[in-house]
Amino acid sequence: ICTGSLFTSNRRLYQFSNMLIPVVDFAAYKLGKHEVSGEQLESLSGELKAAFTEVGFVYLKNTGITQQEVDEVMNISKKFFLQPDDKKQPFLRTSFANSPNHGWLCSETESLNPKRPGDLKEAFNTASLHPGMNWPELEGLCGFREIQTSFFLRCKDLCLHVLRVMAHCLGLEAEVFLNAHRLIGTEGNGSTLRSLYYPQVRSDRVKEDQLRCGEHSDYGSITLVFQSQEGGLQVQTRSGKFISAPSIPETVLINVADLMQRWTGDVFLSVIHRVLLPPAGDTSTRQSLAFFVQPDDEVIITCCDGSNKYPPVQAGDYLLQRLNNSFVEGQSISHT
Ligand SMILES: O=C(O)CCC(=O)C(=O)O
Ligand SMILES: [Fe+2]
Repeated sequence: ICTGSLFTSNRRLYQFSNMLIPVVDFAAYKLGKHEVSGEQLESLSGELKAAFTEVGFVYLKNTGITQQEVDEVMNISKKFFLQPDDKKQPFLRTSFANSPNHGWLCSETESLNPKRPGDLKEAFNTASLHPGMNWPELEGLCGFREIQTSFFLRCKDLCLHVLRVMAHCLGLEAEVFLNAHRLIGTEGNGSTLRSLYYPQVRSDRVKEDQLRCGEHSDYGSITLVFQSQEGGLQVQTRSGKFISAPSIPETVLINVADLMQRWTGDVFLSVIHRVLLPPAGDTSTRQSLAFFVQPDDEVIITCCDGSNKYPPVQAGDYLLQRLNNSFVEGQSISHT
């Protein structure tokens, strides 16, 4: 009985905090639908606008991306991560000349909050779909390239639908955002699919203040997030309090990132989030997939309301600067 009531009360808390991040039904403009009626666009943009101006995060359901697709990417990614480091070393991030952000990040090399020790996570960034790239092709990993690439393209399609609705939210022509995201998946755009693996945490080895992922906001226009069932992701509210953003199966969690906040003169909010360590003694691992949407490198971001709230900035330069601020020494990248 005791456990039961504890569970119930935990569960209530969970649902309560969860209510702050709205769940929006995207069926009217899901993948495969090339058109959306004026009425449906109106209703979707009303819901997204409320979420992005008040919370900065939204769960979308009925996007057309299925749980099965997500599981497939997580499963093949996990096989990669579970290999010994020397097998992953050839794919190290910064070792690909034409796409320095592409590849594997080993644990504790990135601190998304530079005041904390390195994040307790590993990741694989798919930042280039160029046919000349070298991909992991080890035993049991067949299909790694195909699976990451096709999921990248699914996320690309979905983000274009979302960006169209976001322009509508602000009374702007759809092209305002879409024209700035024409090169996703090519050399002129930094959008990246990041597959994340949070290994078991050994409490005797954790450094002071270390987290799975330190407090940060994302850099680009928007981010699509898919999480495994283990919790940990928290989002800061306007009052400064952190609330949980648990995985909700069959949904995509979408958040506004910093360039989008700048672009909209602070109308859409890019909010701080983090991933906590599991409770002491909890040996579970965690996975997530983040599709970081970035405007084309050459695009100059100015406030879309015509104000001078922020000086113009070139999207590619901005990304590079932000990336370099969160890596430990020796992991800096520069223009190619
Ligand atoms: O793992 C997650 O759920 C989110 C990770 C994240 O926020 C990031 O990598 O930017
Ligand atoms: Fe993030």
